[in-house]
Amino acid sequence: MAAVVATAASATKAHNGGSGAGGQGGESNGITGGAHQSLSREDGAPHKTKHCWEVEEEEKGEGRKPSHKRQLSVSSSNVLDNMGCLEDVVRSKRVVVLLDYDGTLTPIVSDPAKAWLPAQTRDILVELAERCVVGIVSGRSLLKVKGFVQVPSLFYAGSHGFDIWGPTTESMRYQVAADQLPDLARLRDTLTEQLRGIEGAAVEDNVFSVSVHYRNCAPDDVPAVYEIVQTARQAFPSIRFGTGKCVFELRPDITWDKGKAMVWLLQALGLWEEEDVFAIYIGDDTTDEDAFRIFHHEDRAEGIGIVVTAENKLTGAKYSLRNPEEVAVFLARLVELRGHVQAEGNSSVKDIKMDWARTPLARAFEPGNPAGEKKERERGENGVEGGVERNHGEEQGR
Ligand SMILES: O=P(O)(O)OC[C@H]1O[C@H](O[C@H]2O[C@H](CO)[C@@H](O)[C@H](O)[C@H]2O)[C@H](O)[C@@H](O)[C@@H]1O
Repeated sequence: MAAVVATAASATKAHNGGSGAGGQGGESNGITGGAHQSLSREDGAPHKTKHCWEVEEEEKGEGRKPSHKRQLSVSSSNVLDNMGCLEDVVRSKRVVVLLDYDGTLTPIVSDPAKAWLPAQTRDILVELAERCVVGIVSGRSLLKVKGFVQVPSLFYAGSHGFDIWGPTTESMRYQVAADQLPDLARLRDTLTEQLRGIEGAAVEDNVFSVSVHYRNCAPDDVPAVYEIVQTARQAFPSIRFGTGKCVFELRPDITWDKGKAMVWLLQALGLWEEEDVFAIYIGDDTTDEDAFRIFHHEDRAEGIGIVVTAENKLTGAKYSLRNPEEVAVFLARLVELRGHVQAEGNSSVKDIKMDWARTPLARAFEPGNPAGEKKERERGENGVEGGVERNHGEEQGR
């Protein structure tokens, strides 16, 4: 997708200041246990202490900095200050809005089970889904994220896009790498057992992925959590490791992610090759970078990424919003801008009938068809840049 909004600040040279490969989404959380180093920042922001694994992951990614990322300054990139650039396109095109959940629609909280969606945001989503195609793309399991959001008319991609559901008449359901579920369950059980002794560590079952939380651990215990996760996953070569906000994420080791889920959804809805479609993806974390990247690498439907961050950040997103409150304000603004539109929301795509497994992207990623994987590798879109480390060294060019 090529971004069409032309007036944003020009790209600046990417540098070490942001949350680069394997980083924690730029969130400052005070947990700094284990080996770490303090890095100076070229943008003059305060020094940031990095976890040992952030430094390791960055070193692995050295020389392979993704060209599409740039240091985004929150003072000039806020989309609410740049609405003039978006108004025409939002009014005139068919709009698709895809949203991450934690940290985007809800503030980050210490207990993952209590990340409730504000009622006002829910109301805005209901209204927006009458005027745009709206979906949630989350690291949570499909059932969990549907349960939190409680808007049945939306599309949902759970487990980082591995488990997709839509409110279409012929109920849309597409699952990727379901053959990995037994391994994921075994890894979940192993980690639950091994992390029992570390206070504050928590294993969250997201079905197609396992999240290991360390937000509530003592800082000195965090490196031990990391070591346990790394050791346990060695027995599961089909599972890959990634990082998020105070969380280690484990999911099937195939080139599927939130970006692929977005493309699949647009293809399934017949919106991918349409010139009058404009997509907006909003997210706050490393896994959302996989979706932002799509807007740079694909030349089909047009769109933009918006990153939720209060700090300057190295990102593939074009614009920013400071927090979930600003996300709600932006979504409400979209509702206003789409006020004249009738039946272009989720109900307009309800009647789509499709063999979901036969979308172009699904065909490329059929089990046993290495063609899609190979093509993706050749395009250089994989590796660690999306906060993901693949188990297969050769695929990272190492
Ligand atoms: O893709 P997302 O919807 O952003 O999901 C990513 C992970 O989010 C959740 O963890 C994060 O939010 C929690 C609640 O605010 C917070 O306690 C935790 O520290 C964050 O990492 C969720 O619990 C994970 O399962 C998701 O993978």
